[in-house]
Amino acid sequence: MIAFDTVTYAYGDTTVLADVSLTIDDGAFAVLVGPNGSGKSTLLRLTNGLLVPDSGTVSVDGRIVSENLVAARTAVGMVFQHPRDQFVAATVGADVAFGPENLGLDRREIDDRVDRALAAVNMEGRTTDRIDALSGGEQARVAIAGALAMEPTHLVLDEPFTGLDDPARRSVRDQLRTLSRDGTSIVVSTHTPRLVSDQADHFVALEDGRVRLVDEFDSGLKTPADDPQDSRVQEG
Ligand SMILES: Nc1ncnc2c1ncn2[C@@H]1O[C@H](COP(=O)(O)OP(=O)(O)OP(=O)(O)O)[C@@H](O)[C@H]1O
Repeated sequence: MIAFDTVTYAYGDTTVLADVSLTIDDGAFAVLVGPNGSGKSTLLRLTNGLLVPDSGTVSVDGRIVSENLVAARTAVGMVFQHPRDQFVAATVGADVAFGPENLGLDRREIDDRVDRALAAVNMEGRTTDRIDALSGGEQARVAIAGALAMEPTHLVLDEPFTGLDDPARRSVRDQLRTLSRDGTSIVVSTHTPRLVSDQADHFVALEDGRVRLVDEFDSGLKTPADDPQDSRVQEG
């Protein structure tokens, strides 16, 4: 379980999250929505200790994140908004292997994890492909594979559909659905909640530093209007 308990976070004088309390159960599929600048990325980065609350606590599987960074980063796989920013190697296989290598696993286990992670995103056999030669959708899937190779219990993705065309969005969406069905909890921030509304257990709406948890897809949820799908959402 990922739990926020009265979490406040500010950048300088600007408070982005104010007394946020929220739990995301194991195996849940949670969708985080909110206007531009509402704090979605900030909230996600608190889940694995990239940011530390000014007050309150964030815990993962019962452990306070800031006190157990290794445990949190093992349990929470993070996929950043721009996949290119998170690649560390030139080829698919080397990049996906990077995390498990840092866990000090033996070579065979690393290779097995890379194979499983690439299979989970329909990229099996692509280990020698150069990342800079992949399409945006393929890069997004490799970024997810990199997180999966750590075998996290929770997968947190920051706007994984941004910049993808419709087939690539659907492909990434389908991978998330499969992972969710296999028991991984998913927390995904998106400007296009309609894309994942069928599989979401709940929506977390972020506005003015506060969260509102809703179980049903709510046409009143505020999302940025920079995407045609979102305009429809805002208009209900
Ligand atoms: N490193 C930083 N320093 C100062 N202010 C920041 C920093 N990062 C984010 N902010 C500000 O904090 C607020 C929340 O940013 P955040 O990126 O969490 O929002 P978001 O909901 O993810 O936005 P978007 O939908 O545009 O990606 C914004 O006003 C942003 O300008």
